Amino acid sequence: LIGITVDKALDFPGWYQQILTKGEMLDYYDVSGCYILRPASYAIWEKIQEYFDAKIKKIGVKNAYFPMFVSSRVLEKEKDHIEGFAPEVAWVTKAGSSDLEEPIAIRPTSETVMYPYYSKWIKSHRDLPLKLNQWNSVVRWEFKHPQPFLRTREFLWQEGHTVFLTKEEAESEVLQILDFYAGVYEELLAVPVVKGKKTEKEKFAGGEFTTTVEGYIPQTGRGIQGATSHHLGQNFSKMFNITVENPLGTEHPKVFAHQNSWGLSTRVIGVMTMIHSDNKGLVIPPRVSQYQAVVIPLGITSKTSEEQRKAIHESAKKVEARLLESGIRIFGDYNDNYTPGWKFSQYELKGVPIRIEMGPKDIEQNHVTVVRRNDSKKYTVPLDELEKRIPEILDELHDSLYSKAKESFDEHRVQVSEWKEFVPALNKKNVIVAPWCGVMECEEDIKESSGKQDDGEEIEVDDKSPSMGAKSLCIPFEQPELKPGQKCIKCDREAVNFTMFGRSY
Ligand SMILES: O=C1CCCN[C@@H]1CCCn1cnc2cc(F)c(F)cc2c1=O
Ligand SMILES: [Mg+2]
Repeated sequence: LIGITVDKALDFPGWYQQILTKGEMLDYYDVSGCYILRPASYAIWEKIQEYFDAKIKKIGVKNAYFPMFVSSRVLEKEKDHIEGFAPEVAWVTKAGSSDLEEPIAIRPTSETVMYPYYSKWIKSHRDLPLKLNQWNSVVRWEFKHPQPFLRTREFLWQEGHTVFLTKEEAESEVLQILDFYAGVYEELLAVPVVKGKKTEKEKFAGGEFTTTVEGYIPQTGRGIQGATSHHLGQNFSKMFNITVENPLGTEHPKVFAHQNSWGLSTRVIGVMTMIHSDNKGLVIPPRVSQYQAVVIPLGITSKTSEEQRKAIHESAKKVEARLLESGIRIFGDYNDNYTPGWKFSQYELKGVPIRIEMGPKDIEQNHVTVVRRNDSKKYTVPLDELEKRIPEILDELHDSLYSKAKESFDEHRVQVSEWKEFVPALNKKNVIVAPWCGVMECEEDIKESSGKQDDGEEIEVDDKSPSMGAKSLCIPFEQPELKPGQKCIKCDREAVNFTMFGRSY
């Protein structure tokens, strides 16, 4: 495995592909838009699952598994909002050489699979709240250029589907789940996100409102949707007849339930990689990395005596054993056929958060030398402080990754109130927080006027395409002060809020 031969700043798509393949995170597959998740990335997904699963279980969500196949009769039940998605639905039409009577869809999401059973299982208000989640994969046959992790035809995700007696309970859960999503990004992946609400145009059409965590990719200056938590209201309970008898009296004997649905996918791995990795290869945040540390013995050359070599290996193995014992995901590389320098670049390529060097000098002075992957910062750690200092160094590494990404996002999130400044700001790799009227036509106008007509076939891979217009990313929960009489950034109407706009994935 040789190093990365493409510069992140010069050829971002080429760089992204190389660090994923050379970092052994992913491999390309012969069905377009599909990829193989190798152990290094699958281990990251497992860490995300562990964290998120524990949080949702604490609020009473249970995991379940529903079939991946949806009959066309059932899928078409959600006709109104499905039609927009119809082109993406993948169908099974044959088994062996014989055609199926009725084509069967592969789930692109599981509302139509689950909700008929919600209707069957939920009779009394005592059956509420019902909160189920699936860890599964879904298929969406997108035609836009695929991008590893960011846009794939099959992806792993979790989809939560919850049912409540009252709107209030549902609405508070939407925000609780959004906080968990922000935690996945900020606490686990060291990625800063902006929380907010989608506009009417960008929300999930089948729901009442959509809340979202939005990320930012500095290299392309684009926003990226990180995860969504929707309040569905009673739209789906009316469609699928999910009702309970009214516990509050008889004037309305039947109450349609209030629902939420929420999802986070393996896209998070792409976001994390694009933000933290560099020209030496992957940089993996320590809390999700398959291995957090690698021990590398130093000072062994062809001239080293056998007992000296043994002594160095022994002390390195002791350090490895102690840290393994204390819960650090660590391994040692004792293969003397490779030089330390070769090993350093190998583990930089794979993004191992810290390397622990152990040579004759270190042994003499009873310490190890620790080097951080993200910025090569060096630490000297006395042997008797290992178990205390290594976790601290890993946390410091996480924090330094986060603050660097946060600084970049904050610097490129600019407030603009005059239209003439909008496109210039966009072309400086910014996302824009602007006073806005909230009118959909105006949102369309902003998109058109801030780039050439986006023909939907936008080759997002090349970040040089100024032709892409700015979409609304979210209405941030954190709202700057609206001046009385403040006008919309684009039209003459009064502004009703500040909305974040940007080119996006
Ligand atoms: O986004 C989520 C979170 C997890 C549960 N589902 C919601 C809404 C998904 C919105 N959506 C998104 N994409 C879709 C693609 C399709 F081909 C299709 F038939 C339906 C959909 C579709 O409903
Ligand atoms: Mg889509």
